[in-house]
Amino acid sequence: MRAARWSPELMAGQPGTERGVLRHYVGGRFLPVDATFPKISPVTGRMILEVAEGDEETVDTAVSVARRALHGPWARTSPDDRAALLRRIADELERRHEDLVAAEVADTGKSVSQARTLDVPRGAANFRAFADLIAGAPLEAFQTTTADGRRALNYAVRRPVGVVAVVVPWNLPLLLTTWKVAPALACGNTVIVKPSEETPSSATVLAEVMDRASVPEGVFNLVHGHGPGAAGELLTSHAGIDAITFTGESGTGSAIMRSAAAGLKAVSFELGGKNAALVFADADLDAAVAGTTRSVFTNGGQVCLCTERVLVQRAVFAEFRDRLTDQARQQRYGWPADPHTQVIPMISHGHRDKVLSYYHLATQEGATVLAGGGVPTFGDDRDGGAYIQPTVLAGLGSDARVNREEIFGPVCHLQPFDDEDEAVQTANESDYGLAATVWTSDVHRAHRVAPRLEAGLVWVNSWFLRDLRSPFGGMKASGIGREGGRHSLDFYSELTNVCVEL
Ligand SMILES: O=C(O)C(=O)/C=C/C=C/O
Repeated sequence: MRAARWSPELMAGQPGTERGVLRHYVGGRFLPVDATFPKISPVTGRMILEVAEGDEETVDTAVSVARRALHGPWARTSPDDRAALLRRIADELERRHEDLVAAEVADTGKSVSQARTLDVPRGAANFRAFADLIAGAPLEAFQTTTADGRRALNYAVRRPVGVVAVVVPWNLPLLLTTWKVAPALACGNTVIVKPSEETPSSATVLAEVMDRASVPEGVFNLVHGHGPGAAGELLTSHAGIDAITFTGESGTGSAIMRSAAAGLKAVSFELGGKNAALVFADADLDAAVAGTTRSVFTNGGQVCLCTERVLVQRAVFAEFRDRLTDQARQQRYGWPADPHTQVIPMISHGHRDKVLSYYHLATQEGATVLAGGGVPTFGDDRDGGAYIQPTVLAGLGSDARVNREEIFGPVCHLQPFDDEDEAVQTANESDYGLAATVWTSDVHRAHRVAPRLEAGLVWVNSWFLRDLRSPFGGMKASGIGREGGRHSLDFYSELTNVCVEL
């Protein structure tokens, strides 16, 4: 298999770029480039690509072609037609597998092995999941005899919501973009994708995939943009948008909600988290240590589902603490293309500074640093990147800022608890409510504890194990709504209930 190496040369010659510049894709074509912004490698700190900067005119054009497409041939497609198209897109994503791996790795510095096993396969999987769902989607229907003896048949039909803004973050770019675009298209909507300015590459390859799969023009649109007041904000506040789906920080979520309020736009938010792991004394400690190492350090801790608070029953606290600390110290550094690499850089120097500021805050708050706590030195180009040490902290209470605020890096804080109630209460002491893990060998305890946790997602003796039909999302500051299975169909479609008197 061709080694993954991302460079403008690789992108050059693909329709998505011009002179190594990533382009917008609007109305079925890649637009000529004028203003651009740089894409910096998180591995070396060097500029690797230029990206077209979307302005008001770009966004306006995208919204109008997307609206026009809503009423073109696309409107006359059946669920089966759209399922067939989603399957073609999945096939084309699989054909571009290595380019997508290279794109994700270049943009994020994540390991090739993770991109090959987690990020990129989920692209095709998301499209296949929603193709299956929409092809066999039953209609909701009831037969009624009312109290006054009248009889009726009620059935509900789905129609698309309309033009959907898809705003996605930089941590799992392809996974999250396809997680939203697939159901949106399945339900007959048209979309405008605004990827993070940090991760423009896989979205551009996705546009090439759409082009190659002959998605009708205007159905899928891609607009790049950089920073506040740019394409992202222009898109989510645009009068021509009917619904907004966003994954990212809670603060950005509430800003989007404010701009959506005027037009009463439907919003689907998957936001931040401060996820807890509950490790009971009766857990299989090997599994709990391995699983928590994964849930803390995967993708450099840059996954909304990652664990940042580890609550351990007192009887096994010392052993678990020492074993997790060893795992943190043994995390392997390496270049992204090295299949054994586990430590990846933060997405940018700015984000690394944020994570590092929490490492310093933790010591100011009185924490013990059991592993990491700083920045590694390589003695090569990676010293120009945004690397940071995997870190394990202990010694603080639930009220510490390090235990309340999302850090979004390769770091966790360990805290002991005595009994089940204390574990649940401590886990629930959070403004967030996204994900949790429960490690126990007592099946009754698992079923007792999981539903008591104020989280949208609870994994028992596992983490990030996904059935794409199950409800996915968070409560409290972690989000609004659920994605996955029919929950996505409900967000990406309007229902019309038809009542016929019999
Ligand atoms: O696994 C999923 O479907 C998903 O949405 C993951 C989200 C992770 C966010 O950081």
